[in-house]
Amino acid sequence: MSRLIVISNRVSRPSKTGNQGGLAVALSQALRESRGIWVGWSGETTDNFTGHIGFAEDEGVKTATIDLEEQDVDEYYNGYANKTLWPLFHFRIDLAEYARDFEGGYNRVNQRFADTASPLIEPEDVIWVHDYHMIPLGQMLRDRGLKNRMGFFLHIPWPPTRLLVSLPHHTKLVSTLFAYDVIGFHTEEWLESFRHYVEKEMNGTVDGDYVTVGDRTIQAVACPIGINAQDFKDAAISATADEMGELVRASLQNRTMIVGVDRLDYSKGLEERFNGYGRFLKDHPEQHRKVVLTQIAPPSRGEVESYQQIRATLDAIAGRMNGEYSDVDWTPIRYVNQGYPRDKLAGIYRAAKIGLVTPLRDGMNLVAKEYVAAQDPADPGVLILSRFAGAAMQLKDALLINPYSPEEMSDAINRALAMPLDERKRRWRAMMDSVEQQDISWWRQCFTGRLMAVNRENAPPEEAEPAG
Ligand SMILES: O=P(O)(O)OC[C@H]1O[C@H](O[C@H]2O[C@H](CO)[C@@H](O)[C@H](O)[C@H]2O)[C@H](O)[C@@H](O)[C@@H]1O
Ligand SMILES: O=c1ccn([C@@H]2O[C@H](COP(=O)(O)OP(=O)(O)O)[C@@H](O)[C@H]2O)c(=O)[nH]1
Repeated sequence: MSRLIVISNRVSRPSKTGNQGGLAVALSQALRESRGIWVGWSGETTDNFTGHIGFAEDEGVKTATIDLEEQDVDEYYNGYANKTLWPLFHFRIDLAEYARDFEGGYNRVNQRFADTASPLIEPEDVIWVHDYHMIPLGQMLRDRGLKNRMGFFLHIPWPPTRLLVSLPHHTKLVSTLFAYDVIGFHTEEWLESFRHYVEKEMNGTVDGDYVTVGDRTIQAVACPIGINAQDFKDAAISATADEMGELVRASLQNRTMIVGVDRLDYSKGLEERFNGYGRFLKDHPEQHRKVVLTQIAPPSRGEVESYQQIRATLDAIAGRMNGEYSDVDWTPIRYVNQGYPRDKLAGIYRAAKIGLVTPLRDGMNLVAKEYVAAQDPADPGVLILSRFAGAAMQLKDALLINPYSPEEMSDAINRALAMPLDERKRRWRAMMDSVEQQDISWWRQCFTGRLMAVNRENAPPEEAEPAG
């Protein structure tokens, strides 16, 4: 079996407590099985970049990480990745910043990752690069002479061509994707947008899964990521989840809980969610004191100004709404800026009669699937889901809404509160079938199956041996 080499910005080292996310568990399992290595950033900074690789092995998973300089983190992670690509790829060109320093830092750090990874890679290894932090890495590895099978997975949306062309040097960046053999997206929509860009801006051609630009043909596929459904079902009936559920229910005093769980990110539509809930409170005074919205929102990317702004905006809206509607014994919004481990989260999801997942754009959104998996089959809650989340392509039995419309959100909350048990069960069953069938192992197989099957002749031609 070929070794798998995973390369991503964040590296999650398995621990005995098992508190890794689903993606990390799936990758760890593949790495364990193939005796592979996970390469990425340690999350630490150093005064001067040394290239020192920190090796570790935890629970049978080998990791190789490097520290970055503060300037690297500023220009690469906070800069090009999260001030330029993230907003642009989430359709927010109003928030995207274009600076040469960011692009320079992004390329420099990708070169650092290429320098780190290339000596660790053997000819038969299969390389899987993840996400927008590392688009040009494959090309940089090819430049170092690697001929391995190489795949890239984008976890965020691919933007429409008309938006992507606002990125300086967009064609140069996209052309680096043709160094990979297979590239993956979560949905057909993101894949379609990629194909459109290649045809319109790169004079490329599309033939089924094959996309050609110049003399390079690669496969571009849609493989929607899933969760470890069984694990989440189990977590939802664990002692920790039960305790958490009890704690929450006791505090609710027979009120109905609506839950939202998101990184504090403008793409998650939290401002619009609060406004939609505000609209519901305005439209339905009869529901006052009967419902509570618990919004869990651990802060994210706090060094980026747009994230500081959304945090300040949400503080203000939550404060204003609670001021306007609260009574001495009722607060309509519980706004919580801390994160919870999976078991506790599962208990919170199960205690909520409505899961409110309303991103403005989202590559997938695993929270939507986790909410479904955590429900009690005998009395499941209702998922209200933005039609702009990748997850909406699979979870068609959610109440699908436009997150920009407070009225639609208000109506959906009202409908969910009144939904009869048999309809709730029917919708939940259909969603759960999808969550269970297209789970995290299915996703891994969907992508790596393609990658492993790549004919090595797909690799760029060997350099001709010098004559004589
Ligand atoms: O690493 P951070 O900057 O703290 O951000 C966390 C992750 O956010 C993004 O997640 C995406 O991947 C999910 C799994 O495929 C998907 O469900 C979601 O829609 C995406 O937003 C980001 O793409 C990851 O690289 C980050 O680690
Ligand atoms: O307090 C929290 C909030 C979120 N999450 C996890 O973070 C992930 C968020 O993934 P999603 O795809 O919804 O969005 P992303 O943050 O990756 O954009 C999910 O697995 C959540 O269970 C968590 O473990 N604790």
